[in-house]
Amino acid sequence: MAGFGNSVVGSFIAQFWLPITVSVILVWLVKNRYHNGLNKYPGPFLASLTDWWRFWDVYGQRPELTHQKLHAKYGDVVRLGPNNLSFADPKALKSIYGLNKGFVKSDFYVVQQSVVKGHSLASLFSTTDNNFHAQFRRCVNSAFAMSALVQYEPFVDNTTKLFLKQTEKLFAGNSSGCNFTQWLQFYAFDVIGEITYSKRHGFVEKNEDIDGIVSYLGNLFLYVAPIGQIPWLDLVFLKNPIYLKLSQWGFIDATFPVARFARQRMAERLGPNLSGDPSKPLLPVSTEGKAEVKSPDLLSKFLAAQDARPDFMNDVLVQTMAVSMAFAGSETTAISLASVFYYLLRNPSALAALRTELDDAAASGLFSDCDSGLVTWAESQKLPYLDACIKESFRLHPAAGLPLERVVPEPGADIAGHHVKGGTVVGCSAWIIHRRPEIWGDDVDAFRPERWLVGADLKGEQKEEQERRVREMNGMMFQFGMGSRTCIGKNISLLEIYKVVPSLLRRFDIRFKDPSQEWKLVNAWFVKQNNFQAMFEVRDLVKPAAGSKEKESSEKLLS
Ligand code: HEM
Repeated sequence: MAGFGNSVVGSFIAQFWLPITVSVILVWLVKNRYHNGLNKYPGPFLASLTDWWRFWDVYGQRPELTHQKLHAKYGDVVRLGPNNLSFADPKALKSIYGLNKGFVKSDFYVVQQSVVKGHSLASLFSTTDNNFHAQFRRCVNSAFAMSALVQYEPFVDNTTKLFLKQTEKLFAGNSSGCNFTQWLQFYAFDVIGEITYSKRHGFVEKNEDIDGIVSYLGNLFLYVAPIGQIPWLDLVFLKNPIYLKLSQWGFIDATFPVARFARQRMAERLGPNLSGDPSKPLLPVSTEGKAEVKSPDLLSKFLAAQDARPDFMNDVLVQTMAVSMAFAGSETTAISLASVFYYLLRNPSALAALRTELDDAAASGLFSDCDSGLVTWAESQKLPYLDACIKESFRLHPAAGLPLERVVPEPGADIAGHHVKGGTVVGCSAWIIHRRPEIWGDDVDAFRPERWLVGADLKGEQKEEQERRVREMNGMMFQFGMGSRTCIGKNISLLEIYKVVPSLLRRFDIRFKDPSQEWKLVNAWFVKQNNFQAMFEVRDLVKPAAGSKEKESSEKLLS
């Protein structure tokens, strides 16, 4: 009887497979179109039917432009997928990213989990579990506090001095020019290596991509960005269970090179206690056998966090945290640095104004270092035009180029005047928020650092009004995200940027190799700039003028 039934079903399918397949697809598309009542939101028709629309858009590597056009056409809420909304209204920021709102990161972030010996590791950045995140963040937060920067500044100084020296040796007067984005990336990787492990990767010394780490990460982001639009695809490719199993059994090595570097550094620090298997203890729980570290680096702080909370902060989490530093902190910082220099070179009046500020500061004796050109963090904080240029670059070119996706908690939430059902994926992109005219003025597309300054000639109400505007602009900056998942490395990246930008400008005249050549942007989650070739000429350092006021050496380093 069962055999008879099976053969009837089999012959029915054999005869009608085409209409059956078409019907199933149609039902699926209609279901997508009306999913969660999102059909009331405008957007590309295809986007409402399938995530493949988003996939192709992101695969095209300029989704931030698509998002800008769509919001210009359709308004503040745009449907980017069957279950996905993008919000442009700054009021949405608090609703989505505000503390204790219960939104969790979407599966886009799961695709970003690194793989070590066949194990996928949820990091502080990529976890979608808010409770786990809150505990993890509490354990490591103090390592990133503003007050901890004092301890990291010598690390940044080491790499920055070498960077200045190598820039002179390799590129000054060199007519072939310098691939500036890559050079800044080498710098950012080495700084993170030094702050994390007291050891540089060696990119700047060798002027080469050590172990292919930079290109590996670049390719990984090229993968993550489109695959993250349809996260289950990750199980077909990089996190394919067969591939992971083969890796666990040691047949293939699917370990990220950044993770390998982290494990080597930990082995150097912890010696024989390092097990090669992340599922077994990686580090000794007791402090016995731990080598002395001269000055506290991030790894020593993560190990201290483990000592304080051994029940939570296991060996794997220590390693994951160390890996995240390179993963989340290098490309982002390099992109932000490249955009500062790019916008300065494209806007000669701004560059001239910044040079004047730096030269005047040097002549007045502000800078303690008159040999290498290195600027301290404390000194950089007395340069308002520098601050304005950096903020304006962050505004025009935020590193993250996609909406920071979150899942609306049950039973739904009100977002900027819209009730959105639980389970819907929502997000805001800094590329949209940072170009809202009601916050930044009508010239949002122009690089105008002056918008961040309160004119010394302003008085009374005018001054108060401008101060209020600057406060509002600061409050809406979204380049580091917002709320409980805001960038933990923000202070470290600011330390790097506020030091290396003025240091390079003191030491070198920098110009485009070919001013008629535009850079080429590639949005692979982070919006990287290619084709940015620069030329360097050594500049005489401006010395303190005779009789300039003595440097106030007793000033506090950090406010
Ligand atoms: C200019 C440089 C940087 C930019 C623009 C940047 C941007 C961001 C953004 C937008 C987020 C939030 C992502 C989201 O909500 O989806 C984030 C998170 C994070 N960033 Fe950064 N970042 C920078 C530098 C760094 C550095 C130097 C480090 C490490 C030393 C770092 C480590 C992290 C980590 C671990 C998270 C996850 C935090 C959490 O979820 O608790 N970042 N970053």
